[in-house]
Amino acid sequence: MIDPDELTDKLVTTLPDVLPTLRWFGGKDRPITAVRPLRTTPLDDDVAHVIVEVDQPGRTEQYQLIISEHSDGYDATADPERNGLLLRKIAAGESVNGIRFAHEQGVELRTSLRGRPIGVEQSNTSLIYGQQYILKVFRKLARGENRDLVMHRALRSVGCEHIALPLGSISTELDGEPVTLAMLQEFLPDAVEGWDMAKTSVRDLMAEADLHASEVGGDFAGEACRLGHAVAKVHADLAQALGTRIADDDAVANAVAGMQRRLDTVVEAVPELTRYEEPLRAAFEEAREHLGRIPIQHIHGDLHLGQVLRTVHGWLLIDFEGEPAAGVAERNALRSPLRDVAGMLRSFDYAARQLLVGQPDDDQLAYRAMEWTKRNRAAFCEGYAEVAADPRDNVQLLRAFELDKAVYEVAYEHANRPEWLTVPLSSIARMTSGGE
Ligand SMILES: Nc1ncnc2c1ncn2[C@@H]1O[C@H](COP(=O)(O)OP(=O)(O)O)[C@@H](O)[C@H]1O
Ligand SMILES: O=P(O)(O)O[C@H]1O[C@H](CO)[C@@H](O[C@H]2O[C@H](CO)[C@@H](O)[C@H](O)[C@H]2O)[C@H](O)[C@H]1O
Repeated sequence: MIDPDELTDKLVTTLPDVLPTLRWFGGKDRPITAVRPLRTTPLDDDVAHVIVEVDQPGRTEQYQLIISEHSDGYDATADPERNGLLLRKIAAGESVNGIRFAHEQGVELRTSLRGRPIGVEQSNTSLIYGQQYILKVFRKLARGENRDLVMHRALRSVGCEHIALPLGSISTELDGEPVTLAMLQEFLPDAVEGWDMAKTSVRDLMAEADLHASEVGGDFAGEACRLGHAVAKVHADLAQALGTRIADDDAVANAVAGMQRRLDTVVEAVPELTRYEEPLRAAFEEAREHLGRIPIQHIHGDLHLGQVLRTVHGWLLIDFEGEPAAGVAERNALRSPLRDVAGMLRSFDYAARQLLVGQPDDDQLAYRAMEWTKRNRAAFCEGYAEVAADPRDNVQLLRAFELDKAVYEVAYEHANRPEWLTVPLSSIARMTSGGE
């Protein structure tokens, strides 16, 4: 039987060295000055749920661990002998010491399954149970109900066909505020990421020097069109479930100020962006007159080809948490759905250009990358226009949102993949010099 006090003592001494070695730990950029276990909850004889507070210079954050002394590296989430207990408790709707395990209304779960970690680079830990369920355990804890869960519930309530169904959750309260610890969803074993499909299509095109994008085997335009249709449907479903309103003066001012503020921060961090600062500011200012009177609503918030899955039944959108760098208020603000469209259009550009990263300049390949991008961006907009207004009808706004996303990407690449910085920078160069 776990002794919570003994475990707590052990964690205080070992975690400062162990945390930086864990893939999901988000604080690898600064030393750890202290680790304080806030709450230790035995879940059964040898598994405990632990919430720790981690002090680092300039920040204090809370993380959750699920620990067993008998599991490799003490991590019970990765232990198939022990991680089944999370699913069983969700199915039973148990509550343990303020931790609520709950299934969604009307959902019946199979309880005999063991979990296996999904094995991708993640800041969370996702476990797949059998071929049926996926449990995303949020490692860094945030106050308030998790946005991914809230959006999934809303979309489910209106019968949205383009999401993986939410099945359950684990939650608690910290200092009187709700905190989502994990979300259980339907797992689609046949799902392929849009990003992988798009990359394959681009590679096929590059391999056939004398064929056009429309002629090669891996043409993606049909899928891009269906994806546009699916994204527009999800927007319509979010509007139906959570409402929509017309942007007033405050919403317009906030939107422009948000884009200018982001530019301030990124220009300071990434000097390569400075030469485009003036035309970027002008594009954001120009957006002001097009932002008034447009409908705003809840949107996905971080839409790109890595957030969409192709299944035998069509396209699904996943991960409605919003941009990792954005604050809670920004993620939950009502915004134009054109922002998601812009995110996806940027992603087509990324898919085409990633093959050119680190390669010597080759005009022919660059031309063909552009051909792929144009074809698939157009197809996506056509699919979107089957359900809602054609995004290309609002070209200035779309351009401003694309540029704003590209500025975000400059910061993201600078921090995470410096060799990819040229991808958003070259798009900004092209778009601010009059190119498409
Ligand atoms: N319901 C699902 N069915 C099948 N695969 C999924 C499902 N949800 C997520 N995945 C896979 O897991 C990966 C990570 O999921 P995601 O929600 O984006 O987590 P994170 O935000 O931590 O990156 C996805 O890119 C996808 O390949
Ligand atoms: O971790 P998330 O999926 O929430 O998103 C972050 O990481 C993405 C990279 O994985 C980043 O997306 C950028 O690169 C993608 C290709 O790897 C490309 O498809 C996207 O268009 C591009 O924005 C995303 O911006 C970031 O929030």
